Amino acid sequence: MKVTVVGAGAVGASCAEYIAIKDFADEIVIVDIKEGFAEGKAMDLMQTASLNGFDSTITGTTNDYSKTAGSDVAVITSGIPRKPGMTREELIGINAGIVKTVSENLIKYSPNVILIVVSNPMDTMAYLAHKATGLPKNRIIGMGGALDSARFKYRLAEALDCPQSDISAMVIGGHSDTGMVPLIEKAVRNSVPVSEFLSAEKMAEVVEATKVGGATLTKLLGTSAWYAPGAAVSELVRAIALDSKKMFPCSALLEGEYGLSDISLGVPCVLGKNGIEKIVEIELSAAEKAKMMESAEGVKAVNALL
Ligand SMILES: NC(=O)c1ccc[n+]([C@@H]2O[C@H](COP(=O)([O-])OP(=O)(O)OC[C@H]3O[C@@H](n4cnc5c(N)ncnc54)[C@H](O)[C@@H]3O)[C@@H](O)[C@H]2O)c1
Ligand SMILES: O=C(O)C[C@H](O)C(=O)O
Repeated sequence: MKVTVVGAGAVGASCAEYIAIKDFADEIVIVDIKEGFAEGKAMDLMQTASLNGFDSTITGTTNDYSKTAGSDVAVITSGIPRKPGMTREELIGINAGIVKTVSENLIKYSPNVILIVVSNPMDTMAYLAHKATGLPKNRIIGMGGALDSARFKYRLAEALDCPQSDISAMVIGGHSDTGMVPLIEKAVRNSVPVSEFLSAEKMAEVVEATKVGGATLTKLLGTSAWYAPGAAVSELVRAIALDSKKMFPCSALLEGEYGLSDISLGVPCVLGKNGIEKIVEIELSAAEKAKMMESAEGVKAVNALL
Protein backbone atom coordinates (compact mmCIF):
# COMPACT_ATOMS: atom_id res chain seq x y z
CA MET A 1 0.00 0.00 0.00
CA LYS A 2 1.19 3.52 -0.83
CA VAL A 3 0.19 6.31 1.53
CA THR A 4 0.77 10.02 0.99
CA VAL A 5 0.72 12.46 3.89
CA VAL A 6 0.44 16.11 2.88
CA GLY A 7 1.79 18.39 5.56
CA ALA A 8 5.03 17.40 7.33
CA GLY A 9 4.11 19.34 10.43
CA ALA A 10 3.12 18.11 13.86
CA VAL A 11 0.11 16.01 12.84
CA GLY A 12 1.44 14.86 9.47
CA ALA A 13 4.76 13.69 10.86
CA SER A 14 3.08 11.94 13.80
CA CYS A 15 0.66 10.25 11.45
CA ALA A 16 3.50 9.13 9.18
CA GLU A 17 5.44 7.82 12.17
CA TYR A 18 2.53 5.78 13.51
CA ILE A 19 1.75 4.37 10.07
CA ALA A 20 5.40 3.35 9.69
CA ILE A 21 5.63 1.77 13.13
CA LYS A 22 2.39 -0.19 12.54
CA ASP A 23 4.13 -1.42 9.36
CA PHE A 24 1.09 -2.09 7.13
CA ALA A 25 2.14 0.32 4.36
CA ASP A 26 4.87 -0.43 1.82
CA GLU A 27 5.54 3.21 1.03
CA ILE A 28 4.86 6.52 2.75
CA VAL A 29 5.41 9.80 0.91
CA ILE A 30 5.38 13.05 2.88
CA VAL A 31 4.71 16.33 1.05
CA ASP A 32 5.24 19.86 2.27
CA ILE A 33 5.76 23.28 0.73
CA LYS A 34 8.56 24.29 3.09
CA GLU A 35 11.80 23.61 1.22
CA GLY A 36 13.43 20.41 2.50
CA PHE A 37 11.06 20.02 5.44
CA ALA A 38 9.32 16.86 4.24
CA GLU A 39 12.62 15.39 3.07
CA GLY A 40 14.13 16.03 6.49
CA LYS A 41 11.19 14.56 8.39
CA ALA A 42 11.22 11.48 6.14
CA MET A 43 14.96 10.92 6.59
CA ASP A 44 14.72 11.35 10.37
CA LEU A 45 11.82 8.88 10.47
CA MET A 46 13.68 6.39 8.25
CA GLN A 47 16.57 6.47 10.70
CA THR A 48 14.21 5.01 13.31
CA ALA A 49 13.45 1.93 11.13
CA SER A 50 16.08 -0.33 12.69
CA LEU A 51 15.14 0.93 16.15
CA ASN A 52 11.36 0.68 15.79
CA GLY A 53 11.47 -2.43 13.60
CA PHE A 54 9.53 -1.42 10.49
CA ASP A 55 10.16 -2.02 6.77
CA SER A 56 7.94 0.73 5.35
CA THR A 57 9.93 3.17 3.21
CA ILE A 58 9.38 6.86 3.90
CA THR A 59 10.35 9.61 1.47
CA GLY A 60 9.72 13.33 1.43
CA THR A 61 9.17 15.85 -1.33
CA THR A 62 8.86 19.60 -1.51
CA ASN A 63 5.62 20.04 -3.41
CA ASP A 64 6.38 17.52 -6.20
CA TYR A 65 3.11 15.61 -6.50
CA SER A 66 4.52 13.28 -9.15
CA LYS A 67 6.18 11.51 -6.21
CA THR A 68 2.71 10.77 -4.81
CA ALA A 69 1.50 9.04 -7.99
CA GLY A 70 -0.50 5.88 -7.45
CA SER A 71 -1.25 6.55 -3.79
CA ASP A 72 -3.96 4.30 -2.33
CA VAL A 73 -4.63 6.69 0.55
CA ALA A 74 -3.72 10.36 0.97
CA VAL A 75 -3.97 12.22 4.26
CA ILE A 76 -4.42 16.00 4.17
CA THR A 77 -2.95 17.74 7.20
CA SER A 78 -1.72 20.82 5.32
CA GLY A 79 -2.83 24.13 6.74
CA ILE A 80 -2.48 26.18 9.87
CA PRO A 81 -3.50 25.05 13.34
CA ARG A 82 -5.31 27.28 15.80
CA LYS A 83 -3.74 29.26 18.60
CA PRO A 84 -5.15 29.37 22.15
CA GLY A 85 -8.48 31.20 22.27
CA MET A 86 -9.32 30.55 18.62
CA THR A 87 -12.00 28.27 17.24
CA ARG A 88 -11.26 25.72 14.53
CA GLU A 89 -13.74 27.54 12.30
CA GLU A 90 -11.56 30.67 12.29
CA LEU A 91 -8.99 28.77 10.21
CA ILE A 92 -11.26 28.55 7.15
CA GLY A 93 -9.91 31.70 5.47
CA ILE A 94 -6.42 30.25 5.10
CA ASN A 95 -7.02 26.51 5.07
CA ALA A 96 -9.82 26.32 2.50
CA GLY A 97 -7.56 27.40 -0.36
CA ILE A 98 -4.81 25.04 0.77
CA VAL A 99 -7.11 22.02 1.06
CA LYS A 100 -8.72 22.71 -2.33
CA THR A 101 -5.39 22.95 -4.15
CA VAL A 102 -3.89 19.97 -2.33
CA SER A 103 -6.94 17.81 -3.07
CA GLU A 104 -6.77 18.70 -6.77
CA ASN A 105 -3.05 17.96 -6.90
CA LEU A 106 -3.51 14.59 -5.24
CA ILE A 107 -6.22 13.27 -7.55
CA LYS A 108 -4.28 14.42 -10.61
CA TYR A 109 -1.65 11.76 -9.88
CA SER A 110 -3.80 9.29 -7.93
CA PRO A 111 -7.29 9.22 -9.46
CA ASN A 112 -8.27 6.18 -7.39
CA VAL A 113 -7.08 7.61 -4.09
CA ILE A 114 -9.01 7.58 -0.81
CA LEU A 115 -8.66 10.99 0.85
CA ILE A 116 -8.57 11.43 4.61
CA VAL A 117 -9.12 15.08 5.48
CA VAL A 118 -7.64 16.31 8.77
CA SER A 119 -7.11 20.07 8.28
CA ASN A 120 -9.55 22.26 10.15
CA PRO A 121 -12.33 23.19 10.20
CA MET A 122 -12.40 19.54 9.30
CA ASP A 123 -16.07 18.87 8.44
CA THR A 124 -16.08 21.88 6.13
CA MET A 125 -12.73 20.95 4.63
CA ALA A 126 -14.04 17.44 3.92
CA TYR A 127 -17.13 18.97 2.30
CA LEU A 128 -14.83 21.21 0.25
CA ALA A 129 -12.82 18.18 -0.87
CA HIS A 130 -16.03 16.60 -2.19
CA LYS A 131 -16.86 19.74 -4.14
CA ALA A 132 -13.31 20.20 -5.42
CA THR A 133 -12.67 16.63 -6.53
CA GLY A 134 -16.03 15.03 -7.30
CA LEU A 135 -14.69 11.78 -5.85
CA PRO A 136 -17.31 9.14 -4.91
CA LYS A 137 -18.54 9.78 -1.37
CA ASN A 138 -16.96 6.59 -0.05
CA ARG A 139 -13.51 7.88 -0.92
CA ILE A 140 -13.45 11.05 1.20
CA ILE A 141 -13.18 10.52 4.95
CA GLY A 142 -12.99 13.34 7.48
CA MET A 143 -11.01 12.46 10.60
CA GLY A 144 -12.34 13.97 13.82
CA GLY A 145 -14.70 11.58 15.55
CA ALA A 146 -12.04 8.90 15.98
CA LEU A 147 -9.93 11.43 17.88
CA ASP A 148 -12.88 12.83 19.83
CA SER A 149 -13.96 9.30 20.80
CA ALA A 150 -10.44 8.57 22.08
CA ARG A 151 -10.66 11.69 24.24
CA PHE A 152 -14.14 10.62 25.39
CA LYS A 153 -12.74 7.24 26.49
CA TYR A 154 -9.85 9.00 28.23
CA ARG A 155 -12.24 11.21 30.21
CA LEU A 156 -14.59 8.30 31.02
CA ALA A 157 -11.71 6.12 32.23
CA GLU A 158 -10.48 9.03 34.35
CA ALA A 159 -13.94 9.45 35.91
CA LEU A 160 -14.37 5.69 36.42
CA ASP A 161 -10.79 5.14 37.57
CA CYS A 162 -10.51 2.20 35.18
CA PRO A 163 -8.35 1.22 32.18
CA GLN A 164 -9.38 2.85 28.88
CA SER A 165 -9.55 -0.67 27.43
CA ASP A 166 -12.63 -1.22 29.60
CA ILE A 167 -14.51 1.56 27.81
CA SER A 168 -16.53 1.59 24.58
CA ALA A 169 -17.78 5.04 23.62
CA MET A 170 -18.30 7.14 20.51
CA VAL A 171 -18.55 10.80 19.55
CA ILE A 172 -20.57 11.79 16.45
CA GLY A 173 -21.56 15.16 14.96
CA GLY A 174 -19.29 18.05 14.04
CA HIS A 175 -15.65 18.21 15.06
CA SER A 176 -16.13 21.52 16.87
CA ASP A 177 -15.94 22.75 20.48
CA THR A 178 -19.72 23.20 20.57
CA GLY A 179 -21.00 20.74 17.95
CA MET A 180 -19.60 17.43 19.12
CA VAL A 181 -22.15 14.82 20.30
CA PRO A 182 -20.53 12.40 22.79
CA LEU A 183 -23.01 9.52 23.03
CA ILE A 184 -22.96 9.30 26.81
CA GLU A 185 -26.25 7.36 26.94
CA LYS A 186 -24.59 4.60 24.91
CA ALA A 187 -21.17 4.57 26.61
CA VAL A 188 -20.36 1.34 28.45
CA ARG A 189 -17.72 -0.05 30.78
CA ASN A 190 -17.39 -3.66 29.69
CA SER A 191 -21.04 -3.79 28.52
CA VAL A 192 -22.35 -1.99 31.62
CA PRO A 193 -23.79 1.51 30.93
CA VAL A 194 -21.60 4.15 32.53
CA SER A 195 -24.71 5.61 34.12
CA GLU A 196 -24.52 2.67 36.54
CA PHE A 197 -21.26 4.14 37.88
CA LEU A 198 -21.46 7.90 37.36
CA SER A 199 -23.88 10.59 38.47
CA ALA A 200 -25.68 12.71 35.90
CA GLU A 201 -23.50 15.64 36.96
CA LYS A 202 -20.28 13.68 36.45
CA MET A 203 -21.43 12.41 33.06
CA ALA A 204 -22.18 15.99 32.01
CA GLU A 205 -18.69 17.00 33.11
CA VAL A 206 -17.17 14.20 31.01
CA VAL A 207 -19.20 15.28 27.97
CA GLU A 208 -18.12 18.91 28.30
CA ALA A 209 -14.45 18.01 28.86
CA THR A 210 -14.59 15.84 25.74
CA LYS A 211 -16.06 18.61 23.61
CA VAL A 212 -13.27 21.03 24.48
CA GLY A 213 -10.53 18.40 24.40
CA GLY A 214 -8.81 20.10 21.51
CA ALA A 215 -9.02 23.59 22.97
CA THR A 216 -7.76 22.29 26.33
CA LEU A 217 -4.60 20.96 24.69
CA THR A 218 -4.16 24.03 22.49
CA LYS A 219 -4.15 26.17 25.66
CA LEU A 220 -1.51 23.92 27.27
CA LEU A 221 0.64 23.50 24.15
CA GLY A 222 0.28 26.89 22.44
CA THR A 223 -0.70 25.01 19.28
CA SER A 224 -3.09 22.17 18.60
CA ALA A 225 -2.47 18.56 19.56
CA TRP A 226 -0.65 16.06 17.33
CA TYR A 227 0.00 12.69 19.00
CA ALA A 228 -3.60 11.50 19.38
CA PRO A 229 -4.66 13.09 16.08
CA GLY A 230 -1.78 11.32 14.31
CA ALA A 231 -2.65 8.05 15.99
CA ALA A 232 -6.33 8.40 15.08
CA VAL A 233 -5.47 8.95 11.43
CA SER A 234 -3.15 5.94 11.44
CA GLU A 235 -6.00 3.74 12.67
CA LEU A 236 -8.28 4.86 9.84
CA VAL A 237 -5.52 4.17 7.31
CA ARG A 238 -4.88 0.77 8.86
CA ALA A 239 -8.58 -0.16 8.62
CA ILE A 240 -8.45 0.65 4.90
CA ALA A 241 -5.15 -1.16 4.37
CA LEU A 242 -6.33 -4.32 6.12
CA ASP A 243 -9.92 -4.10 4.84
CA SER A 244 -10.81 -4.56 8.48
CA LYS A 245 -14.49 -3.45 8.37
CA LYS A 246 -13.94 -1.70 11.72
CA MET A 247 -16.45 1.01 12.62
CA PHE A 248 -15.25 4.52 13.41
CA PRO A 249 -17.11 7.82 13.62
CA CYS A 250 -15.93 9.73 10.54
CA SER A 251 -17.07 12.84 8.73
CA ALA A 252 -18.92 11.48 5.71
CA LEU A 253 -21.02 13.14 3.00
CA LEU A 254 -24.65 12.60 3.95
CA GLU A 255 -27.36 12.18 1.31
CA GLY A 256 -30.39 11.59 3.49
CA GLU A 257 -28.74 9.56 6.23
CA TYR A 258 -29.79 10.82 9.67
CA GLY A 259 -32.26 13.07 7.83
CA LEU A 260 -29.39 15.22 6.57
CA SER A 261 -28.07 16.07 3.11
CA ASP A 262 -25.36 18.15 1.46
CA ILE A 263 -23.13 18.07 4.51
CA SER A 264 -20.09 16.14 5.71
CA LEU A 265 -20.65 15.26 9.37
CA GLY A 266 -19.38 12.73 11.91
CA VAL A 267 -21.37 9.50 11.75
CA PRO A 268 -20.54 5.83 12.41
CA CYS A 269 -18.76 4.42 9.33
CA VAL A 270 -17.53 0.92 8.50
CA LEU A 271 -14.09 1.31 6.92
CA GLY A 272 -12.43 -1.11 4.51
CA LYS A 273 -10.50 -1.30 1.25
CA ASN A 274 -13.07 0.93 -0.47
CA GLY A 275 -12.87 3.62 2.19
CA ILE A 276 -16.32 4.13 3.70
CA GLU A 277 -17.91 0.73 3.10
CA LYS A 278 -21.11 1.70 4.90
CA ILE A 279 -22.61 4.59 6.82
CA VAL A 280 -24.33 3.04 9.84
CA GLU A 281 -27.59 4.68 10.91
CA ILE A 282 -27.89 3.96 14.63
CA GLU A 283 -30.99 4.61 16.73
CA LEU A 284 -30.63 7.98 18.46
CA SER A 285 -32.66 9.18 21.42
CA ALA A 286 -34.70 12.37 21.03
CA ALA A 287 -31.99 14.27 22.90
CA GLU A 288 -29.22 12.81 20.72
CA LYS A 289 -31.17 13.60 17.54
CA ALA A 290 -31.67 17.21 18.66
CA LYS A 291 -27.96 17.62 19.36
CA MET A 292 -27.11 16.10 15.98
CA MET A 293 -29.43 18.52 14.17
CA GLU A 294 -27.96 21.47 16.09
CA SER A 295 -24.47 20.25 15.22
CA ALA A 296 -25.39 19.99 11.55
CA GLU A 297 -26.71 23.56 11.56
CA GLY A 298 -23.39 24.75 12.93
CA VAL A 299 -21.39 22.94 10.25
CA LYS A 300 -23.69 24.17 7.46
CA ALA A 301 -23.18 27.74 8.67
CA VAL A 302 -19.41 27.29 8.26
CA ASN A 303 -19.85 25.58 4.88
CA ALA A 304 -21.72 28.70 3.76
CA LEU A 305 -18.50 30.68 4.23
CA LEU A 306 -16.75 28.69 1.48
N1 LIG B 1 -9.25 16.82 12.36
C1 LIG B 1 -8.58 16.74 13.50
O1 LIG B 1 -8.95 16.00 14.44
C2 LIG B 1 -7.30 17.54 13.67
C3 LIG B 1 -6.40 17.22 14.71
C4 LIG B 1 -5.23 17.98 14.82
C5 LIG B 1 -4.96 19.00 13.92
N2 LIG B 1 -5.86 19.28 12.94
C6 LIG B 1 -5.57 20.30 11.93
O2 LIG B 1 -4.53 19.82 11.08
C7 LIG B 1 -3.83 20.92 10.51
C8 LIG B 1 -2.34 20.75 10.72
O3 LIG B 1 -2.05 20.86 12.08
P1 LIG B 1 -0.50 20.77 12.55
O4 LIG B 1 -0.49 20.90 14.01
O5 LIG B 1 0.13 19.60 11.90
O6 LIG B 1 0.09 22.12 11.89
P2 LIG B 1 1.61 22.40 11.48
O7 LIG B 1 1.68 23.86 11.26
O8 LIG B 1 2.52 21.74 12.44
O9 LIG B 1 1.77 21.63 10.09
C9 LIG B 1 1.09 22.03 8.95
C10 LIG B 1 2.04 21.82 7.79
O10 LIG B 1 1.35 22.07 6.58
C11 LIG B 1 2.28 22.63 5.68
N3 LIG B 1 1.57 23.26 4.59
C12 LIG B 1 0.93 24.45 4.58
N4 LIG B 1 0.40 24.68 3.36
C13 LIG B 1 0.72 23.59 2.59
C14 LIG B 1 0.46 23.21 1.25
N5 LIG B 1 -0.22 24.01 0.42
N6 LIG B 1 0.94 22.02 0.81
C15 LIG B 1 1.64 21.21 1.63
N7 LIG B 1 1.91 21.50 2.91
C16 LIG B 1 1.45 22.68 3.38
C17 LIG B 1 3.08 23.58 6.53
O11 LIG B 1 4.30 23.91 5.89
C18 LIG B 1 3.26 22.76 7.81
O12 LIG B 1 4.46 22.03 7.78
C19 LIG B 1 -4.43 22.17 11.18
O13 LIG B 1 -5.41 22.72 10.34
C20 LIG B 1 -5.07 21.62 12.44
O14 LIG B 1 -6.14 22.42 12.90
C21 LIG B 1 -7.01 18.57 12.79
O1 LIG C 1 -8.24 21.40 18.43
C1 LIG C 1 -7.67 21.66 17.35
O2 LIG C 1 -7.62 22.79 16.86
C2 LIG C 1 -6.98 20.56 16.60
C3 LIG C 1 -7.84 19.35 16.45
O3 LIG C 1 -9.06 19.61 15.81
C4 LIG C 1 -8.03 18.64 17.77
O4 LIG C 1 -9.20 18.35 18.12
O5 LIG C 1 -7.00 18.34 18.40
